[in-house]
Amino acid sequence: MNTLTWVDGVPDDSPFGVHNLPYGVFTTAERPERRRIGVRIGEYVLDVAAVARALGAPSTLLEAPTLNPLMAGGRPVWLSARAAITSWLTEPAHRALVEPHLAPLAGVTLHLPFEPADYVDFYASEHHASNIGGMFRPGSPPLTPNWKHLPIGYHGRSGTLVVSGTPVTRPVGQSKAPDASAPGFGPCRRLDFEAEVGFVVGAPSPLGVPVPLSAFGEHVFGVCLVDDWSARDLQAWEYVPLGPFLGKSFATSLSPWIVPLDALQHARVRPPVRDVEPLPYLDDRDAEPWGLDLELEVRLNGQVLTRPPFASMYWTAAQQLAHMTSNGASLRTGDLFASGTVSGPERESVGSMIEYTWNGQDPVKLADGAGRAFLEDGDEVSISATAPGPGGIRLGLGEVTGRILPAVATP
Ligand SMILES: O=C(O)/C=C/C(=O)CC(=O)CC(=O)O
Ligand SMILES: [Ca+2]
Ligand SMILES: [Mg+2]
Repeated sequence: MNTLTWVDGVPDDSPFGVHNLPYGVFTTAERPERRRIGVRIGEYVLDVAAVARALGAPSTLLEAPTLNPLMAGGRPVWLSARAAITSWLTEPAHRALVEPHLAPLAGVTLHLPFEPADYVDFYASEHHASNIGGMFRPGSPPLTPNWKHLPIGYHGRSGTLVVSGTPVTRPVGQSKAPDASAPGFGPCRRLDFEAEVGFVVGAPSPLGVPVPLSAFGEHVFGVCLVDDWSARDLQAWEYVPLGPFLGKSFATSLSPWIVPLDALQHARVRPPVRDVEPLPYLDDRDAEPWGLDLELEVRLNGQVLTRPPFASMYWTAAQQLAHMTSNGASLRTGDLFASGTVSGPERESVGSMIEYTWNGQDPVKLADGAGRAFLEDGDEVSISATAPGPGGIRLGLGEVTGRILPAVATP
């Protein structure tokens, strides 16, 4: 059935129908230098600035080569843009004017949709933190004493955020095996992925003014998927005591579509019951919950490896935002914070390879009979996700994918 939009080939239950309308930035083969904002509908991308122009209402926010000006506009602007685009795609009266500005997705190139400002990565899955903690710190309790009192995070490298499809060169660096007498330098031998959900800040906040839990929806523009590529051997040697550094800064991949937070209202769920009472600025027990029932899927070389459940995350994105501004740190348009690896309780629901193979001891069995303890050159990892939408339909978050290239030779 196709009753919601006049666009051909977009059934009412399409993951990219009118209830989703994610934003991206694209170029065409004819104009490879001209980046424009696109909204995805089915297997098409709508050039929204061109439509606004055709309607005689050109918009400086939509004319931009990144989403940043639109994101900076704040929620009233996001809602009116979304309402206008919805009417363009649903009202038959608009069809003649809008249809020429739809381009088949297959013919466009998608780019990083926003200019990143700061990048923070959290550590919010209790299953992941327990699994990793046990592997990195054997003999100590897997969760550190602070874990259930605050959402732990670290500042990542925003300059190496890349769009899905960008090849990932195997990093080189310093590492030391536990039984080695001295560190060495060379290509990473324990390369991993991490399946995460990213939250993109639109509206900034002033220095010195914390953002409370209740203001989450006023600041966060939308959601994407993140692959936090991780060099486990580099990480294990370098991270004490300041946390991840070069083991995670060589590349972090983002899906090209930013799903508006307003499209995810049906995905909101209560987070798991917490067994430690949070401090007041993190206490969401009486608030509208910001858990999100997203279902992720991780594929390795096309084969489904795991299905991580985002609803199982201990800390919500609203708590993460409240925590990262609780000291008065300001927000900038383009700030990205990632959830941390999304891992459920079972082997089939973890969000990283080090968990799936239990530190490489129990390799993945690939369809061609080969085994994988960690990623090899040529391997491709894809992470996709869906979310509940209205009327039982599922919205698509798209996909983030990357293929591993061999390390660049080192002296
Ligand atoms: O426990 C540690 O020392 C480190 C854990 C991580 O790998 C950090 C990270 O990226 C957090 C996450 O994705 O959940
Ligand atoms: Ca991570
Ligand atoms: Mg990274």
